[in-house]
Amino acid sequence: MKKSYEILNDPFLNKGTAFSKEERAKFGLNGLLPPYIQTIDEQAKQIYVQFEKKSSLLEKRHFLMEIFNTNRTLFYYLFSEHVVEFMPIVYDPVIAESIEQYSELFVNPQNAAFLSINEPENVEETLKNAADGRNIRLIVVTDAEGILGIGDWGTNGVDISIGKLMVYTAAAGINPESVLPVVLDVGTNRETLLKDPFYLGNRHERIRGDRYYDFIDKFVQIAEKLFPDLYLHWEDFGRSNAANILNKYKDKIATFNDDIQGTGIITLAAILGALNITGEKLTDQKYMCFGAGTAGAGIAKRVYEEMIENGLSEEEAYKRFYLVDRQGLLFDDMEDLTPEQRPFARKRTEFPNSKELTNLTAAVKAVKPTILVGTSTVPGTFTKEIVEEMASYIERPMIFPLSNPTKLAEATAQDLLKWTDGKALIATGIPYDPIKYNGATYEIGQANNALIYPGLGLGVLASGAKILTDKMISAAAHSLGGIVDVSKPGAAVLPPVAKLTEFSETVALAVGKCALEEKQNRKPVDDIKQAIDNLKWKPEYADLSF
Ligand SMILES: NC(=O)c1ccc[n+]([C@@H]2O[C@H](COP(=O)([O-])OP(=O)(O)OC[C@H]3O[C@@H](n4cnc5c(N)ncnc54)[C@H](O)[C@@H]3O)[C@@H](O)[C@H]2O)c1
Ligand SMILES: O=C(O)C[C@H](O)C(=O)O
Ligand SMILES: [Mn+2]
Repeated sequence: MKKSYEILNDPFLNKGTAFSKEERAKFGLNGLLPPYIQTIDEQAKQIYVQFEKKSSLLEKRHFLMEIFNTNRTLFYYLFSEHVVEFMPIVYDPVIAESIEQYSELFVNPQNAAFLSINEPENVEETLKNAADGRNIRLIVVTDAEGILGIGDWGTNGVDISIGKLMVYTAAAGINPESVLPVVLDVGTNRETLLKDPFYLGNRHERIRGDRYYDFIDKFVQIAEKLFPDLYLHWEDFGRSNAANILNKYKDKIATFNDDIQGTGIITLAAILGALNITGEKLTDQKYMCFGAGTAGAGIAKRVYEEMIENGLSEEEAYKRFYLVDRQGLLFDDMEDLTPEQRPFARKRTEFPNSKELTNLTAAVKAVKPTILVGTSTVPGTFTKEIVEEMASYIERPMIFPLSNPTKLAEATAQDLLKWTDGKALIATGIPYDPIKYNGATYEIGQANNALIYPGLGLGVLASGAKILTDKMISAAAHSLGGIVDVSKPGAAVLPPVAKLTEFSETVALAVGKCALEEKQNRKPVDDIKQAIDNLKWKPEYADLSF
């Protein structure tokens, strides 16, 4: 049994001023806390008053992280009461600032596992130490080469693993004791970090090739051995590794790449939501992706699979897609295409002016897409000219600037509404408050994978699925339909973050059911709804007095 300071310093057990008289006596806490005993609600109210006094968002984040560091239950209690307000602070976009300054602002390792490529022999010991006897069911791991759209942040990227896990708990009730954030420090190519005296990571360039993949494999093997019921979530790997890693493991273990699959699901859900508003068919759409990297190609693949489900042949389906990257519209004679881009590349013979289609404006004019999705990391690239062009040939263009954080978005929602006279069907990566335009109020859907991965994970964990199948992924995308009242003017294409906890359960149920239908469950599950309820953790203090 832990006693006095050991229990006060354990964020999973600590209750601070909420320890009862009996608990104080039992755990040697008498006199170690002020005498008044608070309820969790009193604690939360008091902390929220302090929180409101912080002037900058980053300060607010750090204040909340102090609570996280010392008392997980209280942190999640507070989070659950202020989901809409806390999401952008705890998670995207403020998390980007926190990652950039991670080493400078470091105070607490937050129960993460830091694995160094220079010490592969320590992987097992580190994972054991970090788990500290807990039954780990969910790991979020990053190597931080492609943090959001801000690139390579080395060890600082551990914050994205921590942040993604916080959303799992807040949205889907994943028990915080069952999760482990991991960073694989394989070096960094960011010069400023390598020269920064405060940088806390390995000071060398990124290791690539066999040594890198061996290290990944070692991590996977040991994690699977130590934690047999594990669901492994990959986050923010670089374009040259993300898909390779997913393809290597996706048919062998329960695993998920958020940027490829999570973004694919939420963006397809947003498209389905938009089609619900217009009454159009998916198979009639022309899809253009701007920035065909990890997320861009992942989304295209998911929408392509949906077109196939809707009855198109592979050939017909590929014809609906146009990928634009640094080179402009991607053609099949280009030698530098990624394996994920190649099947979508077009033939030059389709366009008399193919040589001129080297930028987005020219590509939009030539193709006339009905859907434009931005995952380019290049801000302001959905220009007035492009957006007005789209509005000239289609009544309700779907325009989704998805690059994060705020400073990298391809356009703002306000501009998109203004340039299309309120006609654009919009989804953005970062959250927006409702926008008033021309007397109407527009709700803006947030196509951020955070709206899907918590429920998806809960469904996988509750069903005990061996792998995450394509059908389960498709079920997740379809499960968000019907939540938004599309008859309302200014309706959003996705349900609001305010309903995150409710629809995470909807997603979990759809995914869990599908896993059982596909016989992917490791053990028998009688009632998936019950299994989901049983797994859900609530931010309430357990009575430790007996
Ligand atoms: N909303 C979401 O849920 C979500 C999910 C994942 C990624 N994203 C965002 O998408 C962006 C990309 O992330 P990623 O992981 O795919 O990165 P990535 O590096 O794999 O892909 C970016 C792609 O954009 C291309 N690109 C860069 N500059 C360009 C230019 N000037 N013109 C055309 N293409 C250009 C790159 O060549 C690359 O193919 C990031 O900003 C990220 O935050 C959003
Ligand atoms: O982290 C986010 O906000 C979404 C996404 O995973 C990203 O990389 O941008
Ligand atoms: Mn990501």
